Amino acid sequence: MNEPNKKILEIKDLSIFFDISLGTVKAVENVSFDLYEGESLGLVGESGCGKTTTALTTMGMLPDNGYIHSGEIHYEGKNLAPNTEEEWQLYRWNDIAMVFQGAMNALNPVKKISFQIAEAITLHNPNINPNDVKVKIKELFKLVGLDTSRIDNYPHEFSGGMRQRVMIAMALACDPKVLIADEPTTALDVMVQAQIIDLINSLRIKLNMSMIIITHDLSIISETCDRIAVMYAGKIVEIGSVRDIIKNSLHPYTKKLIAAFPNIYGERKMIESIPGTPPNLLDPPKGCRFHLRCSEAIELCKSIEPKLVSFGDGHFAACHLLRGDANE
Ligand SMILES: Nc1ncnc2c1ncn2[C@@H]1O[C@H](COP(=O)(O)OP(=O)(O)OP(=O)(O)O)[C@@H](O)[C@H]1O
Repeated sequence: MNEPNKKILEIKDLSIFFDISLGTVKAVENVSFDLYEGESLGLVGESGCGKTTTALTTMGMLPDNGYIHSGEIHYEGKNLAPNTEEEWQLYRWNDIAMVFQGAMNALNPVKKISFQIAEAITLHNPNINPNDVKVKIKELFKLVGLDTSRIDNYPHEFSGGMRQRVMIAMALACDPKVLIADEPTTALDVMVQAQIIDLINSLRIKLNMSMIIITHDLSIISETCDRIAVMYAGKIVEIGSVRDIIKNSLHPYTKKLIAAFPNIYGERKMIESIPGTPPNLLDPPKGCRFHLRCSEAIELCKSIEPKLVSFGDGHFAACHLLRGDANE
């Protein structure tokens, strides 16, 4: 990709909590990362580590029991975190859009695809005339590689991959600058997954969009992203270029995550599962949140939380066993 330059999104020290009857779920704590113009950032980690919560917050779409406890979300320099719902509506879909997890199965089965895309277009352009809507639907169909003669089909007449293309088209309806894709290939067969990944890559280049791709599948990340942020139990434990994270990972959790994934190109190795389960975020463990599952943990890991430290070239990791370079 082109050398990234201007920051479009800056997440600063973001903590997001949910109130439930048993207490407060600390779903995301002190998460910081930047997204540059035209860049694709992968957010990876096991189920429940806070990926979707981070994304929903960036869209101003937390469920009622969720809230930003502290931190900032800067979009093109403006902090959106204190936004009211009315203020969020100015940014949501127009500037930052999202393809939700499993959304392709949420299309209304009794409404034509054209009707459903038209709704997405007119929501933010209420004065647009019907002819222009039709032109825009056809443009979006072409953009995502769908046959424009099928705009008036119903969802059941489309395959899973085609429905996912429709969801991407709907997210692009207002020409956003940032697209968040949450598990965009889940529930698709391998060949269709590859086509959707190709589509995402080509759209990013064609539209010079910035993207956040959320997945637990490292092979998707390595094909679509420039950088990877690895989350564990509500925290970023490592962040860096795809090459640094995949080939030179530093954090014991990232190493385990990579070892848990089959590599069809490299040498044949046994896949290792990560022992144990992630902690309950109602009462996260003291110290490093990974220490209970880490075979290398030392006494310090049980009491003091490690900070993200730099290892050069934008590669950061948070682990007491590592010695960073304090110069960056
Ligand atoms: N509405 C809610 N109320 C209470 N807790 C919630 C709510 N939504 C999410 N959580 C909790 O927040 C934490 C982070 O969840 P989140 O869905 O963001 O994780 P994730 O990494 O996206 O997982 P997945 O890959 O399964 O989507 C989890 O502990 C989850 O149980």
